[in-house]
Amino acid sequence: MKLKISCIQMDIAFGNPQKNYKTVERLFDKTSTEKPDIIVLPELWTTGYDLTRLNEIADFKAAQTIEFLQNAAQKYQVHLIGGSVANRVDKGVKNTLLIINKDGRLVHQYSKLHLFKLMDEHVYLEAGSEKGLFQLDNYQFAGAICYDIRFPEWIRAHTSEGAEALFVVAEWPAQRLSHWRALLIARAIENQCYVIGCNRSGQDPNNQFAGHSLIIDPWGEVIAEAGESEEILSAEIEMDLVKEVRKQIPIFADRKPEFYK
Ligand SMILES: O=C(O)CCC(=O)C(=O)O
Repeated sequence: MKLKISCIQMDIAFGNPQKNYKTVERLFDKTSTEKPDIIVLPELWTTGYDLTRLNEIADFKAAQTIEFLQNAAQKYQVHLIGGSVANRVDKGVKNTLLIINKDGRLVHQYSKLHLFKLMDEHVYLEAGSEKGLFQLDNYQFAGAICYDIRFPEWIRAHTSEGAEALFVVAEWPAQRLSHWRALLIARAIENQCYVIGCNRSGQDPNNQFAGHSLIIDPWGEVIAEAGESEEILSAEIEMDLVKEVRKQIPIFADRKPEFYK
């Protein structure tokens, strides 16, 4: 079965959730003409990396963003990998990926496990403790957030439980664009799964971001790649290809986990 995926590669207004909700409304409207099955948003799209003001601007229990995404999912009849949001919980703020199905149901929340010290995430954010596995249309998928892709064992923990596509939401800086491409392609090849990486564009006071959202097939072939500016990147993915590739080179059956400790 084919699924049409659209990544919303957007610029994010620094520390300005109201402006970012408006941008996403405009881009949902634009994307809807392509009638995708799944729309993906980038990391921390409501606030950007305005970490020092997170206590003021983070969304309490992600409630406002969840409601916003639920309304959009129902209006456009589309599943949402709703990017991640600064999610104020009882003890601090988490960077939480929201999965909403087209009926408007919150299917899963995954909070970033690996906090990125180079951007001070460990100072301002709490790490999550749950996995990123979820189901949409009876497919098993996984979600990961930005720096998580540097941990192949974390991604494998999801594909060894059946994930056939990995959705990565990111604010990946331009100076490490080559790592972004290489890591996403490697995760696709070694896990024989689709990898959909949705990055942001633009800049904030500290970083220029890479854009270059990518849709990669289970052979590691790039089937769509964005430029560096705002763009909606869309492609159809054929889910049957995952099983075909896994049958030809049966790496999951050939693993020797008893030697990997
Ligand atoms: O790993 C990297 O180089 C970038 C990671 C990052 O920007 C993030 O996790 O927000």
